Amino acid sequence: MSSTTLSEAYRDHPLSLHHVIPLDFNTIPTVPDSHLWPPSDDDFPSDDRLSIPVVDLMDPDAVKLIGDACETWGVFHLTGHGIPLSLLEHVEVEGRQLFSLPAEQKLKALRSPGGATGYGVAQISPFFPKYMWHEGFTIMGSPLEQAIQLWPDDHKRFCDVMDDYQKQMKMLAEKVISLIMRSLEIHEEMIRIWPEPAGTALQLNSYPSCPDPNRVMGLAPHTDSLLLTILHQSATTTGLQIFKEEVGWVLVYPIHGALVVNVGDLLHILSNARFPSVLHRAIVSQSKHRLSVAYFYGPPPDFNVTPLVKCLNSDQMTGFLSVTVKEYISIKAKNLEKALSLIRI
Ligand SMILES: C=C1C[C@]23C[C@H]1CC[C@H]2[C@@]12CCC[C@@](C)(C(=O)O1)[C@H]2[C@@H]3C(=O)O
Ligand SMILES: O=C(O)CCC(=O)C(=O)O
Ligand SMILES: [Fe+2]
Repeated sequence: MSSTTLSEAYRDHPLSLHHVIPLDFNTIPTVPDSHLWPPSDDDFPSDDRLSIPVVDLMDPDAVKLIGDACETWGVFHLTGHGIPLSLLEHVEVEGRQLFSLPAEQKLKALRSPGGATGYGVAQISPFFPKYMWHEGFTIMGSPLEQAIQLWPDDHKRFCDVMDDYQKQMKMLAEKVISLIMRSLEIHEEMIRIWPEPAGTALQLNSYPSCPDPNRVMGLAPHTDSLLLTILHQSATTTGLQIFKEEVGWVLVYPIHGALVVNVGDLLHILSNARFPSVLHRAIVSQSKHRLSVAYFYGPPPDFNVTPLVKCLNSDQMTGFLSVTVKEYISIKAKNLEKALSLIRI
């Protein structure tokens, strides 16, 4: 089997907006027209007391709790995950340090036209008529190449923290996926259905404070493409919202030390649509700079994704065409939210 890396898979689909660079948010006194979003009609306030489930990984019932959370919400808070609090703090400190660099310094690590990694606007930006109040930094594997540009003599700590974080997140993602598989009654020996190396990415998201937060968008509504996303959101301010049918946008309040896990498109496919790939977005604050760190986990790019036999209905009908991860990335890069419906049977 030929082995494509995830960054190669993304490199095949360069952003048509690669020349667009994030604003210098620190110096801008008012929101420019390019960043003013029209009010949307699904913005009615939803029930404030509603919140996503919390699952403790150490709970003896974790398999059932995670399975239920994936089925009813597609997203949950995860506690008892074993990731040291100090590592979560370090990744946030390093992220804040990166985004607080002067704009011209950050541009030295600008994502290149054909590249998938580095500093820049969100990859989904070309699909929206307005720009987001957001800057991102994408890492696939080692961040060394970009970190050297940012800090020629002082990049070791940043790289070490990002490497350590990705290692720990990979183990956690695999643990969570094995529990999800068990919730689908897939036996231990059948759980590892794809080979190494997994396709993974780490995204640092920065949402500067905004003079007019209600008229901008932090990160536009989207679903994540891979199997599973594990998100650490800074506890200093809220921002993440998920869309729940018949309810509307539900705020995901940060729980100190907990991580947010959400189902992505590939897990929606594997589960034959039993688990929803949850639509989510980020809003911004007037006074606080918000940071989030998202880890994306999926099978290797050449792996064929097709609904698990255990998830087929009694008539054995599969709901999706079989696609490789790479093919799905390509369909998504061209069609964004229509991607899943294009492969539905
Ligand atoms: C492995 C991934 C997953 C990516 C693309 C690539 C690297 C960056 C990820 C994000 C991060 C921000 C939201 C998103 C929607 C985006 O625009 O870039 C994500 C996207 C996806 O889940 O599709
Ligand atoms: O900042 C957040 O809370 C959401 C980030 C996100 O959805 C992503 O990186 O895919
Ligand atoms: Fe996301």
